[in-house]
Amino acid sequence: MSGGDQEPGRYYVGVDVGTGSVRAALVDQRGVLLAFADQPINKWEPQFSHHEQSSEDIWAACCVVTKKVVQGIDVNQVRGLGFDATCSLVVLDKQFHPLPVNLEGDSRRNIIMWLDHRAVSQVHRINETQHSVLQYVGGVMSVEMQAPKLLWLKENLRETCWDKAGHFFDLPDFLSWKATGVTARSLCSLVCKWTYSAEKGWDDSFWKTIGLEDFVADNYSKIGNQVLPPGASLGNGLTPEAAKDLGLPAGVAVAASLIDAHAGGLGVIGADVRGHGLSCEGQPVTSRLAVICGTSSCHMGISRDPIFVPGVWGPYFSAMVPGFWLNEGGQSVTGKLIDHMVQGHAAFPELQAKAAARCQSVYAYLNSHLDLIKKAQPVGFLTVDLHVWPDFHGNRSPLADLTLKGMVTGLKLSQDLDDLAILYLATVQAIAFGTRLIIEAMEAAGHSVSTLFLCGGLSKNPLFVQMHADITGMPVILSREVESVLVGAAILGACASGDFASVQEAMAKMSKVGKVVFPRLEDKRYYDKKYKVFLKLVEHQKEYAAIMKGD
Ligand SMILES: Nc1ncnc2c1ncn2[C@@H]1O[C@H](COP(=O)(O)OP(=O)(O)O)[C@@H](O)[C@H]1O
Ligand SMILES: O=C(CO)[C@H](O)[C@H](O)COP(=O)(O)O
Repeated sequence: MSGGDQEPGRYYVGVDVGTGSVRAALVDQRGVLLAFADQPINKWEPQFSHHEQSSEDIWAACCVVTKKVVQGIDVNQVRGLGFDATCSLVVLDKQFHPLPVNLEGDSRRNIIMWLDHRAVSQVHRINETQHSVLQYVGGVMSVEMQAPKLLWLKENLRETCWDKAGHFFDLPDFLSWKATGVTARSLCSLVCKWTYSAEKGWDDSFWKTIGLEDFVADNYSKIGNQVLPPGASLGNGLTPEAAKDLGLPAGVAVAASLIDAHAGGLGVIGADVRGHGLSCEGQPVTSRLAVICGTSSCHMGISRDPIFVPGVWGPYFSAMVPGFWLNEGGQSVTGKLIDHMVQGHAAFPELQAKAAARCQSVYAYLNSHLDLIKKAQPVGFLTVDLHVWPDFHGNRSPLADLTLKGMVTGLKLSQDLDDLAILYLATVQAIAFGTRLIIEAMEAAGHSVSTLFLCGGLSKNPLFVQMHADITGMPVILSREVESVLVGAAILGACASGDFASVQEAMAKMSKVGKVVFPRLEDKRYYDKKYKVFLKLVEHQKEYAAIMKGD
């Protein structure tokens, strides 16, 4: 049946594997989140820029959270299950056992995480080829994509990993395989991270040119030669073994997965905005930009025709909303950067103690502290002489330059809580200026954005949301369900169950507007000046590098 909402008691489970934790939700046909659970996951950083995880650890966490959210309901009412995850690389041998991705030979650590930057030399060589597939990743391949990581494995772990490997999965596809035994890959992961074309398939010449001709020789069996659209139902659904692990009945429909940012996009971008006084009411869905803000931020804009934006990933066909092209801007560290700045400050122990005494998160405490010290002026004006460039882990978009570093100007000798709060504010603002730069690049290439839809952990921070509105000058929509990435994953499960005729129909029925935050237009002049300084920072950083390179 189509349109699902006439049927009571039909549930979907969404599972979202982020960088720091795994979350699950039980969601109904109207997109209401009925139960939520989360569980932290292990991360290893054996060397600087090497970031690893364990697929067994992640699957075990998926099982814990799924069992929790279905507790107390009749599990036969669960109609579908959808996974999303970070775009990390999972390596298994021919018998599907984990293989080590590290020099230590620790096979528990069989995932190279998305933010791992070990393959710098490899991505440099890939970009030097100027192969035509690079047009579809903004002109420059990112070190965070899979091709450079695969080449690194071949060049560095030939015997212990590469020669033994039987299956290389994007993490979202690993999860759907684990649940169903089906090795088909999602169009989303292959198009966005592996250079696959929705229209033309794999490009043999690319893999041959970069030295990974092995994949061509075996008809891509190790990286995927069966590809399905996100939300398509996989095989016979949950296998008996996976069903036991997850606490669900065997045979429940399981969807082809999405990368986490893309699930967030599905969870928010299709909402009915009528009645909120928004300019995007009556405008096409292509005027909406979904910004998924967690450890990183991803800026998802869709279009009817392909738009080539230098330094912005894509255009990717049907990788998020079927039938639409997707451009994906991004900032590699945002939540992680805020945590880094706050936790590294001398006043952090004092902040922790004071926040704990008030039973608040450190961010809620910092926000109220900023309100105290701002006096009569708007809070954002506290950073008139403190400016941050946020690329502590390189620039993903639109400069696509992994050599860029973070910058702070305006430091003083004091190290008290006021200092920490203002540095935190300047960091949040820098991230919002980064979003403005990405939007300007997308608009210069042909996008026309009027409204931001924010979700992810950082969207729970009111200061982060207000700064995005003020600095971009656009209204920010927050969904009714804070955990909108999980709604996106549940939409996949709902599509796989057959309860909705299309992803678009499920999006329209399951994503809902919660709160709208409007920009303080009276502060525009101040932010325009700060934006000028922001752009100068990177210009100067490039000058410093040129000076140091010269004789
Ligand atoms: N309630 C909150 N207030 C402020 N920041 C938050 C809150 N919850 C999470 N965050 C921030 O969001 C980031 C993590 O977001 P999340 O979506 O959980 O990440 P991921 O999907 O990468 O695991 C962290 O850096 C954290 O500081
Ligand atoms: O590259 C990405 C999406 O294309 C994401 O940044 C990556 O998957 C990490 O996501 P998160 O910040 O939610 O952990």
